[in-house]
Amino acid sequence: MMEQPVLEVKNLTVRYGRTCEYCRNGSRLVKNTCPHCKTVWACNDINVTLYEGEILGIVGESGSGKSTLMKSLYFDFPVTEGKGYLRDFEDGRTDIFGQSLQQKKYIKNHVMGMVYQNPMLGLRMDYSSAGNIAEKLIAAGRRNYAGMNERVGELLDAVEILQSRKKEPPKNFSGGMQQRVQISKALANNPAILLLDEVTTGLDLSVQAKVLELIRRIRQEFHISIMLVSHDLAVIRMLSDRTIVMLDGKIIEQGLTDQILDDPQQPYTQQLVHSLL
Ligand SMILES: Nc1ncnc2c1ncn2[C@@H]1O[C@H](COP(=O)(O)OP(=O)(O)OP(=O)(O)O)[C@@H](O)[C@H]1O
Repeated sequence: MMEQPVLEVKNLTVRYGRTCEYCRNGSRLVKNTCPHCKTVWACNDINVTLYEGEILGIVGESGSGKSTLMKSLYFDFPVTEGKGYLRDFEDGRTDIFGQSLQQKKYIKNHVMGMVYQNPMLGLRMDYSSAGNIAEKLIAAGRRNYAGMNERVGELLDAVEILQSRKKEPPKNFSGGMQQRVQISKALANNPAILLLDEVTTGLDLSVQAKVLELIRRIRQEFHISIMLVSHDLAVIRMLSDRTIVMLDGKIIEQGLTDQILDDPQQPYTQQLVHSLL
């Protein structure tokens, strides 16, 4: 029997604009935009499947729609069309995009964790780091102070932040440390899925390498499935088992990462791979 995916996204479309006769079915666009009505098809009929324990990389240039895909999965943006199913939400039988706000909050607190490129989107920069993590635990219904304190300690250990610094607010930390706090917060309630949106972009190379190493270790320790978006194929190469290549809101190529790197089929992917050499 085929393994049940932890996440399945079907025909996801995110559109800005009302469409016209010319672009109604999402074809005849110039890049991702209708030349007539100027509607932007940020994600255009995207299908994604994520399996347990894997790291799925999504690579593409700026504007290809990868952040829109991640953020709509985390309900930051509404989707125009499409369905999503989570193994850990009603056994994957119910579309997550059609849920109430309350159910979506449940999913965000229990099933998925998100780490943004910009830590200000994921953290309260003035709260203590421990407080940031505790907020997520409280959102999932935990109330016991001692239990929460212990969990905060475990999570800080997992991302290699000294517990002596837990009272400090993220605004005092370096970029790499802020991403570690975001990761620990995202992991707080043991979600099945971690969404990582350009989490190392903008960090110094040596800091970036350490955060990537941390992500690799977390996958092992937490047995978590990860979807990772990056414009940088080097990041994808380091971490992803499988890779999806996006261009102009569409998936143009996908496969095992080794296969994509060794034998890219599409000219755009070939160009990306050559830029690595
Ligand atoms: N509110 C909006 N109105 C119109 N177009 C939008 C809006 N938000 C995003 N877009 C467009 O959607 C497309 C996809 O953007 P998105 O941010 O997902 O790309 P990306 O691949 O993640 O790039 P980046 O790495 O720069 O964020 C872009 O063409 C962008 O201009």
